[in-house]
Amino acid sequence: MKTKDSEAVTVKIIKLGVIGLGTVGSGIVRIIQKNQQKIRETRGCCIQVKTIVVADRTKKRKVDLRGIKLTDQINDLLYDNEIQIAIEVMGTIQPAQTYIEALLKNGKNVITANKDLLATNGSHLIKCAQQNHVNLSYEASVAGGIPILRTISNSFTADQIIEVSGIVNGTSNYILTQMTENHSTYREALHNAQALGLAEHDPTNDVSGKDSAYKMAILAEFAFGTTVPLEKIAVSGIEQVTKNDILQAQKYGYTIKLIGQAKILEDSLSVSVQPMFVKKGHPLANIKDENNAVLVTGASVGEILFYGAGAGELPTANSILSDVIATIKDIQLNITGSKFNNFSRTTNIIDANKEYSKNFLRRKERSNKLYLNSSYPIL
Ligand SMILES: NC(=O)C1=CN([C@@H]2O[C@H](COP(=O)(O)OP(=O)(O)OC[C@H]3O[C@@H](n4cnc5c(N)ncnc54)[C@H](OP(=O)(O)O)[C@@H]3O)[C@@H](O)[C@H]2O)C=CC1
Ligand SMILES: N[C@@H](CC=O)C(=O)O
Repeated sequence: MKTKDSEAVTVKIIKLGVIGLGTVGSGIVRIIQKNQQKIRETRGCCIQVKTIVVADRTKKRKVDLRGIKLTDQINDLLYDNEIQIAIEVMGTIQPAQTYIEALLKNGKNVITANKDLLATNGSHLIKCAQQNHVNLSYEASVAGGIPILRTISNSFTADQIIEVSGIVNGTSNYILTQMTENHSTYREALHNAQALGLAEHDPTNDVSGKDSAYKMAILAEFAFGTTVPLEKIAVSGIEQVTKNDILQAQKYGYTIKLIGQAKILEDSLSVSVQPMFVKKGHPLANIKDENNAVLVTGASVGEILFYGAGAGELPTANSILSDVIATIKDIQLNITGSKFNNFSRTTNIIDANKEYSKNFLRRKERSNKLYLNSSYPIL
């Protein structure tokens, strides 16, 4: 490569391997191709996608794959010593878990957007990364394009977080917005969310609240430094939200949103995901379509709202690439292997399901007066 003075300089090329070339994988390829120059100027090196592993090699692809090896063999990535960073964007728990574990053990830094896997088996994989002195990063696993995990990790260390709440599933927020503002049916709105690449391959977890629960567990890990067993999170989704619920909410000045909450009650942590009535004017009431928002309350700083695209090709790919850049920095400083989230505290976790069923009965009495058939809590 030539500089302005025609002086020959060698620019290091960091080679990446990617597993998955669907919505997010395609976004990664596109952004690297578009912003290579800026990355080189900022980090002093080039990023090159060398290999992409897919399920079906014969499928027609939407991105320019010149110079990239497309394969259906994980070993092409696993045993390639030139590849220092592997990105997993294939989704679901298996075989993703087996692949990630093998990659970590083979000395590769791994970046993933797989919240299902992190919320269920994250501690094991984090330990595996540390033992093998490599990074495991997952900024894109929560709230798509919003850089929330590293922000909590870096900017709230000296503060005491009291609550993290928000809208963390793009698909369900898109559906609720379309049902509220465009009078779409639930089915039509879900179909559009799938066509836009927002929904999971199987959208059950999006609408049942499970995807939000996974993300709240990861957020709680960062905010409160503790592991939350998924069975202690009270979860309900948007499948039961009717047009009548939405109309009733509007009549009384509310909108219905799927809200995740992780909060300290006395000395214990309670985590839940449920549809709630949100008063118009509340910061979360105006979050529309696939956008997400995370409201962090710190004892010192008060409330801070983080807002942006919660799903979709380019926003999610940008979060993945923020992890790539952070990992390159760690490689350059020879400090890979430190934990993405550095806390490890023991906190009592309330079984929110028990609280939820008690409150549900109380709410039902109150809401029957206020909202006829609707029994969602008010935020
Ligand atoms: N879509 C989004 O907005 C967001 C997604 N995520 C997460 O990112 C991940 C990817 O999501 P998304 O891009 O939407 O998913 P897609 O369904 O669009 O793509 C999945 C990709 O994985 C490949 N794949 C599936 N099984 C295998 C396998 N066994 N071996 C190799 N490749 C395989 C598929 O190959 P082929 O193309 O050949 O079928 C496909 O290219 C998921 O974990 C998701 O939860 C996180 C945040 C936002
Ligand atoms: N299906 C998810 C994608 C991002 O995590 C969502 O809709 O939020």
